[in-house]
Amino acid sequence: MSLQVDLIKQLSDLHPKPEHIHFQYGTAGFRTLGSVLDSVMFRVGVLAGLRSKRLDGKTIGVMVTASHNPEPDNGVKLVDPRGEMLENSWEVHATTLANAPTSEAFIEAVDAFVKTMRIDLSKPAKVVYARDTRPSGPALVAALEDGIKAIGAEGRDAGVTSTPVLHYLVRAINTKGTKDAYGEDSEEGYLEKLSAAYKKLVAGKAASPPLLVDCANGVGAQVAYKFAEYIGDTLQLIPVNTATTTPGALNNGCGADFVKTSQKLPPSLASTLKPGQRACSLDGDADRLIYFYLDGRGQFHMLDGDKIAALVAAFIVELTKAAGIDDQIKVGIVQTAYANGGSTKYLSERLPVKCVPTGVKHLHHAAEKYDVGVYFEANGHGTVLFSPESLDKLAQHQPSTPAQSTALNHIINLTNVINQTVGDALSDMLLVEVVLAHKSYSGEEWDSLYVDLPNRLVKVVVADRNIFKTEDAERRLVSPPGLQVKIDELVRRYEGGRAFVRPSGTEDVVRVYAEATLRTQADELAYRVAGLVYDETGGDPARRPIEFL
Ligand SMILES: CC(=O)N[C@H]1[C@@H](OP(=O)(O)O)O[C@H](CO)[C@@H](O)[C@@H]1O
Ligand SMILES: [Mg+2]
Repeated sequence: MSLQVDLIKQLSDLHPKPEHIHFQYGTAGFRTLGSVLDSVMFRVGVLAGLRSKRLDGKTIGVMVTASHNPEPDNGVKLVDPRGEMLENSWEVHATTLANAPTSEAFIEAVDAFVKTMRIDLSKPAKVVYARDTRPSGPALVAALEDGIKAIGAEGRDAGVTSTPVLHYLVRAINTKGTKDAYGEDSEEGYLEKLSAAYKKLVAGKAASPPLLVDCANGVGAQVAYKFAEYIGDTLQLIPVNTATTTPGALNNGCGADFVKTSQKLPPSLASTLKPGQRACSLDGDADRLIYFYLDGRGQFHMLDGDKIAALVAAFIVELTKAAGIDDQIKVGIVQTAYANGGSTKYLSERLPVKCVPTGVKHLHHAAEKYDVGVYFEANGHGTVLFSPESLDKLAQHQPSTPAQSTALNHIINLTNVINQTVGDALSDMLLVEVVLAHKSYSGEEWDSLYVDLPNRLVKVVVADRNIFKTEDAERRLVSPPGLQVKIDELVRRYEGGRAFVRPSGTEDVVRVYAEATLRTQADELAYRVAGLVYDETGGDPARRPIEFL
């Protein structure tokens, strides 16, 4: 069977590639202004169909979202059959296809690709897709649907839902009727699976105080409302920032990214959050989660991905001991360089900790190497993976006491409350609430596990971020030559100082991270390194940001 060239041509002509724009499939898929993504969407539809054919008709997922980015942005990423991110080697193919200048060039590129990858076009192809609440979403989905049609794939529209729900659906569809069946392949199936496991885990525990859930005015609001219904009285969820149709509201002054970067309470919660009460923020596609609370003096405290990892890992270790299976199932942690030094110290004194480059796919793959891999980016994106062997061991383990049996059941229920396909803000939220309920922890008690080092993240706009190359899981620069030595020199002057510089994979900037024992010192170090990077790489003195030192 060959390509339906006429059909592809006819549909592709409806979605011409804008001149002078180079698209790149990066850490978060394709991501840029929604207004220029039409051709990319069409071509991603074609590519998703090809990937499905290549994998014998397994269902591929496509998520249309720009996560925590501003509302005018949009983006698209592909999801592989087990619900994980697109295989690395296909990212360059996605980039090549997206940049073919004309329909003819696109068809030629597709043809060449089919031949080199030996894709059997007679195979069936299935694609399931969803979008977040962005206003540019419907038109982009229509372009995607044209692409799916052009390659002769069968499309399933999962509508407006969160990124983690789409990942769940992909896995559920592809495991349906097998021994690894992940759950019913619908949003209801997802809600039912997670909330049923949650209810079992907190049965008999004192009801937790109500939880404010800042939904970033995004798609998480919709899913949070549904969870509130499914879990009923066991935990009162109060969704806030739920204005999904108010223009400009998405991720604006709220959401997980706002809280993490500004280290502040979303202003809209200032009058609702009471001292001692805990709350959490999701990002625009509900795959990141940050907790926070106000202490007795009204002071804001943030509980980020590192704190979630520490809380959850300790709890799982405790349960494996209580179930008498700790000799067979070991827990490990995966972090990135952005993990707070306080967390790395605390965790590595207790468990194996691995540091990998930024981007969830790196964390996910490293976590797969542990029996139970707990991975979180500091920004709140993460999950827990149980290896297939560990799941078998849990299923076969014979507890010798009722206490062991209870602990074992708890672990098995945890495997169901956790969305193991990808970071999932609402699943992680239920997980955190389970641990807090079991430990009778308030936000303050959870926070006291270890003390965060003051830190600062700064963006530096440079002429060409591609000259920045790193090593040692992005903790050191190898290029531009000589810059790392100068950074080291600065870092040495600060007590508890640590700083690193890396090019962003999602924005045209270089990121500088610094921490130190004192707040003022962390800020000073960050702005000094930022100034150094700016000056050393040809930043225009007239436009040098005033905070740079
Ligand atoms: C410091 C930071 O938070 N970086 C984020 C951001 O990547 P950058 O490569 O730093 O732009 O977006 C990624 C995708 O969402 C996320 O994985 C990562 O953690
Ligand atoms: Mg996100």
